[in-house]
Amino acid sequence: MSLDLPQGMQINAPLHPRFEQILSREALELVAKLHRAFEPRRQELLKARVARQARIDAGELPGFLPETKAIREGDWKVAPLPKALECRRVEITGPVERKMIINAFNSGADSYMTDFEDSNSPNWYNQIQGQVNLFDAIRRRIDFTAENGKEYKLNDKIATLQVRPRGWHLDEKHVLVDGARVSGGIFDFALFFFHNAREQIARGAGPFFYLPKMESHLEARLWNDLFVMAQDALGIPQGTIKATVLVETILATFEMEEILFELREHSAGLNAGRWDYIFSCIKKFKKNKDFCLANRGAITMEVPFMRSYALALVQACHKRGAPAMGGMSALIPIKNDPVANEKALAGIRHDKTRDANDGYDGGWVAHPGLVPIAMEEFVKVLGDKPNQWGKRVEGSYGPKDWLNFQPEQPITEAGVRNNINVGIHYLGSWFAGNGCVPIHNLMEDAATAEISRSQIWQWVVSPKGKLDDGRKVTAEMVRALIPEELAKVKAVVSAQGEATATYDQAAKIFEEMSLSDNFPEFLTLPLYEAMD
Ligand SMILES: CC(=O)SCCNC(=O)CCNC(=O)[C@H](O)C(C)(C)COP(=O)(O)OP(=O)(O)OC[C@H]1O[C@@H](n2cnc3c(N)ncnc32)[C@H](O)[C@@H]1OP(=O)(O)O
Ligand SMILES: O=CC(=O)O
Ligand SMILES: [Mg+2]
Repeated sequence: MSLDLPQGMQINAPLHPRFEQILSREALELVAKLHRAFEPRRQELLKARVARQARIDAGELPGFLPETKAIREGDWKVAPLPKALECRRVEITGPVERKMIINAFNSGADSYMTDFEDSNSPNWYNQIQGQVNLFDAIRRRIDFTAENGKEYKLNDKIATLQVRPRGWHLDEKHVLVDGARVSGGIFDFALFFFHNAREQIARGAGPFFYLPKMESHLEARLWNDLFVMAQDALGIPQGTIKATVLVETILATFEMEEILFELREHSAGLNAGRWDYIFSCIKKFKKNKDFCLANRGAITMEVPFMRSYALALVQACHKRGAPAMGGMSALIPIKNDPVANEKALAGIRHDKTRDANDGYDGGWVAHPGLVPIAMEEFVKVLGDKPNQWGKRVEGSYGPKDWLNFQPEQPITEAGVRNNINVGIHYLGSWFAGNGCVPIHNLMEDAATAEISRSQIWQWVVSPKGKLDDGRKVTAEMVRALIPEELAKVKAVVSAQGEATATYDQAAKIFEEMSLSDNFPEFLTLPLYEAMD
């Protein structure tokens, strides 16, 4: 099997069955075209992130941009939404794995965000097989037979598909154009769009996307310009693509209206991506000696800096006629423990009730078993209306609220151990090809794992990183706890009948990442270099 590659392109990766169908000459031509047009700007924007981080490290605080005041004060709305995206009370998300894709489409959710990002381990096989799976699903040709003989196929009524490509920071290292790696996001988007956009339009829903981890409206402009070129390339009317932006970095909060404005012909609103958001707060202000967050479990949506961001997002969206989508609780159904399960489901209900009452038009769930509860809570508030754009959200929120990083306590030994344990467990699974795992009855993905490793880093470095019993969190303490937690992780993984081969390497990398002087910007950057 060999590929017919466009001029200047190299692919250094194995071809599994049907990969050549996804990696067709025409699809790769679109990848190359978008790469050549936009890669220099992606690189500039990534450099701008680094420069901004250096200024923040030196004490600069973010604020609203003076040069975009007219956008914030102007009278404009995003373009109307297509029918298929009007009602989004519950959105299920999950990695691009074949069985899960079928289950998610059939889950009863209004929409399904299929994920090449936080919940996906981006090895070559997962990325391209994910495209094969979506190709089949969109044409309603997907099926799957499990090892136990259970057969899976799509129901007549399925959720509306949205696709989350990788963020701007990630490369696709197996694909080079003119000697340079292509962007992971451009690669995922272009392959999906080339193969499926026309088919989706013919079927009345799509192409729709979710855009992750942006830090500025200029990054949103890059996506918008890319959409314009891609639509032209396929002869698809401008404005057909719709995309929801995850507001999951602290800096994006200062530019929410600008992000909607940049994408206004293509916008499907904003989503409060809480887990990357917490990670971003830690990352951006990690050198600020006044700032040190408490145990991960204490940073809920109810703490003031999270609550004020969540409410401001609803206000920004509704002012601009755009959906405000709630994020995801990490709670999942718990098997074999009815009491704990009831508690988890009550937690989900609480999360969705709060979001619905706050004015959100819908929200995310991690698991099909959570769809009915989330649906019930949004229907209670929405009734038969598709959205709550008419709802007035009281209050005025800004930098003082968003940068008030409390609580700072408790930090406990159990909290330190939990971060180490979760971090190692997640990294080991990621290397084994699974980007989303249940750990201690919670959903863990790349965003939640980032919180775990960055908290350890912060607690070691910050003078405020002290346990409730007075001990300072130190590198020595963390180094001593890592082998203990690694042993616990291996015991759990073995008990599940899974191999533990990847976990020693995971522990080593976790130690490097959480204790090195230089804070790696994303966990996934060095990890990706170490995977196939
Ligand atoms: C921070 C963020 O970015 S949030 C967005 C990214 N995160 C996600 O998308 C979460 C995705 N969720 C998942 O991967 C899983 O639900 C996990 C890992 C959290 C839990 O997995 P498990 O404990 O294995 O789930 P469990 O065994 O209860 O699954 C029961 C069934 O539901 C299915 N299922 C579970 N979650 C999902 C999902 N999100 N989509 C589709 N099917 C799912 C399973 O495949 C399984 O199907 P089967 O009975 O036909 O075999
Ligand atoms: O992508 C979502 C998040 O919470 O992070
Ligand atoms: Mg995220």
